[in-house]
Amino acid sequence: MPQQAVLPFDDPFEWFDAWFDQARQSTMIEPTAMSLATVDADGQPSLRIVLLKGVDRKGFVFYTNLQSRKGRELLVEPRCALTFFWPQLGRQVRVEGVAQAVEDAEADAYFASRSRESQLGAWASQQSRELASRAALEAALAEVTARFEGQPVTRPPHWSGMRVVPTRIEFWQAGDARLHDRWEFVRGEPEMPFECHRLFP
Ligand SMILES: Cc1cc2nc3c(=O)[nH]c(=O)nc-3n(C[C@H](O)[C@H](O)[C@H](O)COP(=O)(O)O)c2cc1C
Repeated sequence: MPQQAVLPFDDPFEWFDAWFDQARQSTMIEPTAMSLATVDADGQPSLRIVLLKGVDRKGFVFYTNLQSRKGRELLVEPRCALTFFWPQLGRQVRVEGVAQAVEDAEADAYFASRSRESQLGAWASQQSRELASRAALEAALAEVTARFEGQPVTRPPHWSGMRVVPTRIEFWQAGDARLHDRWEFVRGEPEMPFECHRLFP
C-alpha cells in the first residue's frame, strides 16, 4: 500500500465516502459492519457489531431496538464510538461522537425498505432481554405475523435509527514495517470545523 506523504482529503466526510466506496467495491463481506462501543451508567464499556445504513455530513446511522442494551445505554450516555475494519484495504476508520435518534420519517422510510420478515422480527424480538426458549421467540413471531396479516407492518415505536454525530474521525492506513499512516480530524462540538493532525503510528 503506498504511503501517504500528503493529506489525501481535507474533508473527513469526503475521505470516508472515498474509502467506503472502495470497501463496497471490494470482495469484502459486510463492508458496512462496524463495532459500536457504548458505556453504562457505571462506566462499563460494551461493544457489538451493527451495520452502517446511512452516512452523510450529519453522521453515521444504524438501526436497532431502542430498548436493547445499547439503546438503553445510549439514552443515558449518548457518547459512543465506532470502528470500521477493512482488512483487504489495510484500513481502519475510528469515529467518536454523540448518538442522536433519527427523525421518525427517516426511520419509517428505512423500515419500509426492509423485508417483511425483518419487519416482523423487529416486533417479535425484545432485543437483549432474557428469552426463555427458542419456542417463545417463534411463538412471538407467529403472534405478530397473525396480527399484521393482510396489512403493512408498521415500524415498532421501540425500533429506530441512531445517528452518531462525530467529534473525531481517524483514518488509518497500513504501512510497511508498521510505519502506518494515521490522520485524525477533531472538533470540540459538532457545529465546529474539524482540525486535522497527523499521528505517530
Ligand atoms: C454482522 C452483524 C451485523 C449486525 N447488525 C446489527 C444492526 O444493524 N443492528 C442491531 O441492533 N444489531 C445488529 N447485530 C447484532 C448486534 O451485534 C447485537 O448482538 C445486538 O444488537 C444486541 O446488542 P446489545 O445487547 O448490546 O444491545 C449485528 C451483528 C452482526 C454480527
